[in-house]
Amino acid sequence: MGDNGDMNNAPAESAAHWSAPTAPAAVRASVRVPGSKSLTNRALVLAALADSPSTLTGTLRSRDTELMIGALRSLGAHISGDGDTVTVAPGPLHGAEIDCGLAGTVMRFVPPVAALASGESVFDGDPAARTRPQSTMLDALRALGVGVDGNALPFRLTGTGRLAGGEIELDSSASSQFVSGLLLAAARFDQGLRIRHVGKGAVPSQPHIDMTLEVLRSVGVDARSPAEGVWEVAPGPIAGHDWVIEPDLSNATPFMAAAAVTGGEVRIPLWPLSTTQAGDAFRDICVQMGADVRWEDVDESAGVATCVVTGPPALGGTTSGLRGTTLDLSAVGELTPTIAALAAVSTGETSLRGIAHLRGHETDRLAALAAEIRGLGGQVDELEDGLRIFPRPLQAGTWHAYADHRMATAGAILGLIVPGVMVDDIASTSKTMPDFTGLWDAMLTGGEK
Ligand SMILES: O=C(O)C1=C[C@@H](OP(=O)(O)O)[C@@H](O)[C@H](O)C1
Ligand SMILES: C=C(OP(=O)(O)O)C(=O)O
Repeated sequence: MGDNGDMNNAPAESAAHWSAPTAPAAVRASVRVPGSKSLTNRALVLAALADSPSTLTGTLRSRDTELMIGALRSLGAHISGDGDTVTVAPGPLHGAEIDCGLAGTVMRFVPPVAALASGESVFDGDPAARTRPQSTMLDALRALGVGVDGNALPFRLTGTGRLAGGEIELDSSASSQFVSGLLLAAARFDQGLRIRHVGKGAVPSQPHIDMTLEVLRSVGVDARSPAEGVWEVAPGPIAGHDWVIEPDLSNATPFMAAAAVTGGEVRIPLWPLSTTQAGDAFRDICVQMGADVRWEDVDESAGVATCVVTGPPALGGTTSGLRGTTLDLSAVGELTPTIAALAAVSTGETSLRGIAHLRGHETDRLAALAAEIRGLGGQVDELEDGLRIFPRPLQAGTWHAYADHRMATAGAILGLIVPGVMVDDIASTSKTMPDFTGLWDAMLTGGEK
């Protein structure tokens, strides 16, 4: 579906296996990571709903953001700019065909926008996206009076040009993105929106909801969480804005992990001193596993610093100097593949809990990580809501990515100290980091790309 350029095509089944490079020595490099997926796609949605044009700088250009641009364009927004500077001029919204690819942010953030459009919109995506949880969003839109046909991708919905809004209850334990998607569009509902989470389980990925509230406030929207599991957005205009997108800190983690597992030192410049990005939590996790993390070149006025990660000396063979740990990752689940890779080459057991919702990510990440670490000779217990990983010497083998960018980068991390790891679909990294292999190679030769 759609015609959004090559980056939107599902990674080819026949893509050549990528031989993950082994680090010839402790990795020493400075790596500039591209813009945040989560911030880019929130900014694009708000810009399309705003009452005047917006500019984004530092925009991530990747499969997920091209899909978002394609979706908003087909609904009526005017979006231009090829590089990381993008301008968005809002236009009257009309029904469209939307390709969600495998992007959770597209499948959960765009339906409320389409509900504000006049006419029918049809949504579909990659085969794997059809199994991702979606009914919470579609039931919420039904409760708001939108005509919806379907409970998962593919589905169609009919917008009437406006939504009354009001109060809804929903179960967002499968993904925080249901709450975020509704809140992002809610200022345009006649009465705004009050959401109450009523599920048995907690809402995961709290920092991502905090990010949603923060971006809404930055465009003049009254958005708040008056109590745990309750969010409110007041009706009102959404202002055009000059967005400066932060680097993607979750995508920085494989590079930081490279320093951690090889006993090297990796610098990530332009790290925001204050941020709602989940990836910020990785600094503390590195420390907990035995790496050193410090700031350099702190620029208080710009609000950024260079984050420097120094790994403990590797122990030889396929064992790093890191130690196992116990973590509840419910708030920062998207970091799990990187952390699981670290755990597989650490000393001591690691327990990762609170992440049952990862079974509805790009793939069932708990099953995928357990299978792939075992495939290299590791030992993993797959739990209902997590993983227990035991250090074992690892060996060469194929690492399957399951079309999942973070599975692919986890395989790359292991390949640094496990000779002979072949990642079957490194092209899946195009979801959020199209030049991953270029950045990885530049890191290994010590240069900056
Ligand atoms: O809102 C967002 O930008 C995201 C929210 C999280 O989703 P879940 O709550 O489904 O984990 C996160 O894992 C995903 O990568 C991005
Ligand atoms: C879960 C993720 O993506 P999505 O936005 O598609 O949910 C992720 O990037 O780890």
